[in-house]
Amino acid sequence: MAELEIPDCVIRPRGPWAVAPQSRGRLFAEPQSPTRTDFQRDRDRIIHSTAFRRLKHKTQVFVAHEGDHYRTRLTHTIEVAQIARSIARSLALDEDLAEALALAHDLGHTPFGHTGEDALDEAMRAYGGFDHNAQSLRIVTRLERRYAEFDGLNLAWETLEGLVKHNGPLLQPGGSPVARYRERGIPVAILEYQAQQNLELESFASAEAQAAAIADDIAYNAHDIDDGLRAGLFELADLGQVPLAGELLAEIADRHPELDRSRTTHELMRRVITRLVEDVIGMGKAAFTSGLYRSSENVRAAGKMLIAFSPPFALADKGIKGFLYPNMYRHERVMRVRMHAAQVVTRLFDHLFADISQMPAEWCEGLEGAREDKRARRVADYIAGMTDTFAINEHRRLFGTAPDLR
Ligand SMILES: Nc1nc2c(ncn2[C@H]2C[C@H](O)[C@@H](COP(=O)(O)OP(=O)(O)OP(=O)(O)O)O2)c(=O)[nH]1
Repeated sequence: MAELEIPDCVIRPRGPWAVAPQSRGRLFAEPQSPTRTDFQRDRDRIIHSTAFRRLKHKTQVFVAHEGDHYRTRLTHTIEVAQIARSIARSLALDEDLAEALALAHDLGHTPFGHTGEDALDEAMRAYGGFDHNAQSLRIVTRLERRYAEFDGLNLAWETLEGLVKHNGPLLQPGGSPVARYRERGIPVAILEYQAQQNLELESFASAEAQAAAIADDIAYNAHDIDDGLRAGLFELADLGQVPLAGELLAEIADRHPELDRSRTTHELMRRVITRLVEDVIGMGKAAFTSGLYRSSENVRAAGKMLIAFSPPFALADKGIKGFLYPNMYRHERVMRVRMHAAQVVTRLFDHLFADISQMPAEWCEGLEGAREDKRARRVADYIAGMTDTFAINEHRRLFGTAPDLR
């Protein structure tokens, strides 16, 4: 491994539980940057990728044309990165790795968010299915094709490990898949990469990856309440009984009895984020001052997430999600758009799979006479990379009409 040449001042103070400033390595060996750590470099590669820029036109919950102030996958990602960095800095973790993971965690999302993912997964049922986390790995290991010497971004081992373990270990001790993958098996993209570089699928991820994963939950709990209120799917009064949100609304009303709806909403958001972040930092500090975690390896072997909500806040998190699910994600107005969006993805898949020559020439390379599963995966990669806007335009090009997404 290359000698570390970057100036000491680039390396921030870190606890022994943080990952080492120099990566275990990259699949294709590269010289050390003289100005950046491995994880700064990964963060920068992610920001300069085309997949990252496409997040700007991908749905979080609302399709882009529904309004300019709703979160997109890009603004969500930036909020996750901000929260992940706060947690990482407070806990003396590697802030750049946490940020890189936050910025990359949703790269694999299809157009139209979870709706698009479900539709593509269904279309790919006979060919290994589709999973947005596995797709993020595919993007950073092979689908970005802009470097001279390798496909993908050639990210550091720790970055790939954190990306793959966004939801925790993939295998149980003993080697069988965890519940989430029991029925369908571990996605092929992960197994293929695992064969090249052992990502240690049985262990937990680094504390940095755990910080990025919980930042995702904190960000969307808060901003989905904000977006749901903005869309008029529910009102502030409906949040009275929601754990944490109800209590914070009472606190705001007490302190600012005359505050209007818009300012009250923002005060609620900042308080929800602050309380959840402070809780997580408190849990992390308690773990790291226990003396049990003297290396990132100790963190990986802990057998549980160390960067997590305390039991009362885990209940609050569950309560917020329990409110948002029926009142937002399954609201009939959202469901109507989702149904139409799913049809767009399904129609695009069926059409392109039946006639791959409708894809750009570079996407058809090597497909002549190829097996069905290879053709299907190529079409899925092509569709998954589309933004909402591109998918709508493709629908117009192939079927002569713009889909009705109201
Ligand atoms: N989980 C889930 N989220 C949905 C659904 N519909 C809309 N959403 C929204 C809620 C959040 O803003 C966001 C959550 O998606 P993410 O991909 O960020 O997190 P999720 O926990 O589903 O997956 P991940 O942590 O990335 O493996 O999508 C749905 O049917 N299921």
